[in-house]
Amino acid sequence: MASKAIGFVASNPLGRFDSESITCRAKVMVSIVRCSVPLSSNGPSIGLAERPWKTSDARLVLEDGSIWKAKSFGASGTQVGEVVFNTALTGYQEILTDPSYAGQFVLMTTPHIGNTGVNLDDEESKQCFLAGLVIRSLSISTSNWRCAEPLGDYLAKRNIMGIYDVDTRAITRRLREDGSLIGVLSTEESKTDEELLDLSRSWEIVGVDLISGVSCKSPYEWIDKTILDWDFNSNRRAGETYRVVAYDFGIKQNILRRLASYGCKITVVPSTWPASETLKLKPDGVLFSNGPGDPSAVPYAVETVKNILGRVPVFGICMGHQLLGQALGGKTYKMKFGHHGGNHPVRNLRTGHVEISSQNHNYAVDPATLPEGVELTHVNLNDGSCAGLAYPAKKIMSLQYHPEASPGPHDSDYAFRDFIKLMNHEKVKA
Ligand SMILES: NC(=O)CC[C@H](N)C(=O)O
Repeated sequence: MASKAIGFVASNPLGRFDSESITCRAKVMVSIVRCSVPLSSNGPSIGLAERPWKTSDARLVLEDGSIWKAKSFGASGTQVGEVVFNTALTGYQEILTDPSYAGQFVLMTTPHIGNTGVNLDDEESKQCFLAGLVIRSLSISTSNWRCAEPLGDYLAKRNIMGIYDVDTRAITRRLREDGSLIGVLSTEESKTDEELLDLSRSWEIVGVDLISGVSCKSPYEWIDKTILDWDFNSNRRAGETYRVVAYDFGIKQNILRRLASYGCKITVVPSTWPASETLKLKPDGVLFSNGPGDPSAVPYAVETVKNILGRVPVFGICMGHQLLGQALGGKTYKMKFGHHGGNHPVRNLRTGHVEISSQNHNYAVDPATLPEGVELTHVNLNDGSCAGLAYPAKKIMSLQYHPEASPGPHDSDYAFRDFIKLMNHEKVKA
């Protein structure tokens, strides 16, 4: 993996943006930017007004020794992280605010990013926890009826680094061939290539507890449902019929909105919340959320899951699914480059239906290591990996991917209804 010599500078096939020859066209485009920035935006648009005259001012140094010159936007400085590529065509704001990307640079394979700016509705959490954003082309204008500010301003305020005008296809091919790579992004000229390379090679993401940095600090109640115009499935008149405790390992808000829309009254609790306290609340069900990093690095969370299993119906999503797998005695492993995107085909083995799903994970459960009685319910059709589990005797269901989408297709939304059915089954028995 680290065989390539340092000093390789990636070519920029569309380097024409540096050329003087487009100066006139660019001036016209910059005036469009100024007009389209909403009145609510304070101050000048960071990074946008300088382009396309801007020359490369950032380097992405990968642990394999390759160096990629790029132009910066958002925050400046030096940041280390794991580079992953995301194939979603839309939804960059939901991706930026998905806490499961903590410690990672998200490289979007879709080349044109930023054209709709950012809005007030599409946040999946209050913060951006990712290490940075890597894109091919940063939209020079922003146009959307919901737009509250341009992407560059938004990232700068949240101290998140972004780069553009970098060959994202070439980096993606490298990640697909060699597997995930650690990288360092820097706008600091004083740092040598060797220093950045050393930093990338001395940094680790495997075995690190990233959940504790993103989980809430104390419990809170959640009431917001999916906005009526966008809801299509749930019976919104259901009221708050089911009491659910949701463990926040880095929870995406759309999981909470979907549960609320399906009739759940939800208490969100921190990752370290004791199982005994959860059970005292007498929940109808417990949700184990998505979250960043290595599921093997959080044994305390596996212990909590173990202490809840079999007592009440549970639903695990992504990290929650991986923790359930470990709590059942199974093993998780790191995938070559993971699944990140909104176009992953999954077969539901119970119905035979194929769902196009939203995914974001680097780890997976090895189903061969699970005890008898655990049923493989979903399979990722790209690589045959485990995408869902059930253990009816212990009232468990889990998905490796994202039924809440956000961003992505809604094919798997029925999973929330299945969780309601699981809880209802127990309620009726009681
Ligand atoms: N979205 C998630 O919950 C990610 C799960 C885990 N951190 C992984 O990368 O596999």
